[in-house]
Amino acid sequence: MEVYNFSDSNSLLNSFIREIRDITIQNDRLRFRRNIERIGEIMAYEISKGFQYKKIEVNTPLDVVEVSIPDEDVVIATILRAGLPFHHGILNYFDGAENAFVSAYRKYKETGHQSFDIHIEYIASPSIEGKTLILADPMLATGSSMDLTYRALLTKGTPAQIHIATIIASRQAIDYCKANFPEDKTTIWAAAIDPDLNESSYIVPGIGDAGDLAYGQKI
Ligand SMILES: O=P(O)(O)OC[C@H]1O[C@H](OP(=O)(O)OP(=O)(O)O)[C@H](O)[C@@H]1O
Ligand SMILES: O=c1cc[nH]c(=O)[nH]1
Ligand SMILES: [Mg+2]
Repeated sequence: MEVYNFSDSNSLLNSFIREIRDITIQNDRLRFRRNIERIGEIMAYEISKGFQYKKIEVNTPLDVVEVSIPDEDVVIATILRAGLPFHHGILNYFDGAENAFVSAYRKYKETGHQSFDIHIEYIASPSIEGKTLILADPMLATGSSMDLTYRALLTKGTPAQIHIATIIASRQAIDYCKANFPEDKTTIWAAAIDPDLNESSYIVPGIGDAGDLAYGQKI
């Protein structure tokens, strides 16, 4: 399974990651959401390089020209709620894609923030049979939300290719996805891979709570 870590090379993307991490910048919600969206746009472009392409003829005002265009049926499946701006960024580039939304969230137990279950209560998806499935979530901490979302989506068909698109992943979650997703057809795309999880399963150094940073605190 290929794992791409965009932070391994220098690019403008690093500036967007810097801004979503920096506590003096990240609380500007409009900027935070737009940076997540911008990273989604760049990631969509990079993912597209591995697609199948077909040649078509295009009539310009002056002549006919052959152009290679992507030849895959894409479904962008996003985990609510932090995934929403990321979804928009990916969809800005794959504008012909179909879309799926899954609500997977951490429900904390009475005992505090250390212990929680992942709940899936909502799934709105087209058929994913034979299609290219992009699973989008900016945070891949333990990998449980991504894994449960994928299993919920399998009720809608079996995808031909799977792209796990994330912004900050933990090293542990990368290993978890490698062990739980089909090896032969899954690719992982991360803007950065961080070393640790804390006792509340937050990524360290990470960015904090992506959903809250994008949309405000929930009770
Ligand atoms: O890899 P995991 O350990 O499963 O954690 C990652 C999940 O946690 C966050 O969502 P959260 O449950 O905080 O919901 P939110 O997006 O509504 O804030 C994040 O957006 C992922 O979906
Ligand atoms: O670090 C983390 C882990 C889960 N969800 C977040 O928003 N951040
Ligand atoms: Mg959250």
